[in-house]
Amino acid sequence: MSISASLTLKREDFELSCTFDLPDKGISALFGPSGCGKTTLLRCIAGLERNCTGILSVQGHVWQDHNRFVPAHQRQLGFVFQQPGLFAHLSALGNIRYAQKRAWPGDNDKTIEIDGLINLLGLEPLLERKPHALSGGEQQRVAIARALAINPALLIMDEPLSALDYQRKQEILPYLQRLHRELAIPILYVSHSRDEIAQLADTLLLMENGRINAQGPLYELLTRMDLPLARRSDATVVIRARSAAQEPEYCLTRLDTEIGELLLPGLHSANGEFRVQIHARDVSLCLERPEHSSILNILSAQVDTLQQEPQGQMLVRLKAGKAILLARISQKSAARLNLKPGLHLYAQIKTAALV
Ligand SMILES: Nc1ncnc2c1ncn2[C@@H]1O[C@H](COP(=O)(O)OP(=O)(O)OP(=O)(O)O)[C@@H](O)[C@H]1O
Repeated sequence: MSISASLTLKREDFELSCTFDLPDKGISALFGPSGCGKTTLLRCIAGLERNCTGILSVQGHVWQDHNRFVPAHQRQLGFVFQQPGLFAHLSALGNIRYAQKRAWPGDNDKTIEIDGLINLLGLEPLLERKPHALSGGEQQRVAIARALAINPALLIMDEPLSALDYQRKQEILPYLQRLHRELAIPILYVSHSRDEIAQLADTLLLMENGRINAQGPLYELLTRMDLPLARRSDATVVIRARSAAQEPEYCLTRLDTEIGELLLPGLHSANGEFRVQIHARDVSLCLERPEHSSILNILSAQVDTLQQEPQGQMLVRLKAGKAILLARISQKSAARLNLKPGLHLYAQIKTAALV
């Protein structure tokens, strides 16, 4: 693991005590309820909390241990906040060049070239514009380029999309997905949005009351019944898909996924690795394969675990193909079908969406 942390901070009425490791590339999402300590943890990583004790090493550099505390300005860290905070008197390119002048020396082949950054974030047509002539989403793309231009060993993004409206978020997400695919630096991404996390994260850090409760691959943590994500009313799974073939006649796309073949509405031409999100509430169960159903996606599955929930609901964890599905059904339906761990049945997926 390229980032290793065990950090403690005591305040009068709040204690942070976080131990975690992050891989050396990809997006790790920090997720937790308001007030659980996400911002405080980021401040500790950035070296802004002088009372924070413990150990922090990033890509082979010790930023903090029991004998030393590297001050904030000497930590090779890029930061993107909710607000872009660009220099108003400089053009988009001026903002990026300003950061480039302060860049950390290149660390082998991981150094990011400015032209590559501009290309990656689609900034060519915007370079001469001042911030007031850019939309919120465009400003945020410049802010991301600026944060990357200093050649960080770690990029922290603290709710980077939360100040944007839905339309602007949709515009910027593909760029974040490109960063995710093409950058070789680790990104720690804080968000309250389940959808952003489903689209972007590889690894999840779940935080509660100042502690990291669980960490691991997104795909696994979404389906762990002992964690709060699966218990939420919007519980979902994210499934990796390998290939897509279009069926223009019916305006459908046929996907080869970890849980089996799925048909999705619309003609998608996704390349490489992509993801499908399925809400637990959109999965129903049948003991026999329905022959006359309007639902197109019917997969064979096996009950793994059952968990009773409030309001007469039952959460069912299912093994399907090489992955896990969640279904939320009524307790009455579970009793009627006599669901038990190990039972083979069929899962009908009403809606699945590419994310
Ligand atoms: N400067 C401060 N001095 C004292 N207590 C603080 C300070 N900043 C935050 N806190 C408290 O520390 C706890 C953690 O706050 P923090 O802002 O880190 O949470 P958060 O998870 O980032 O919340 P949100 O998602 O709402 O931004 C809270 O109880 C908060 O009231």
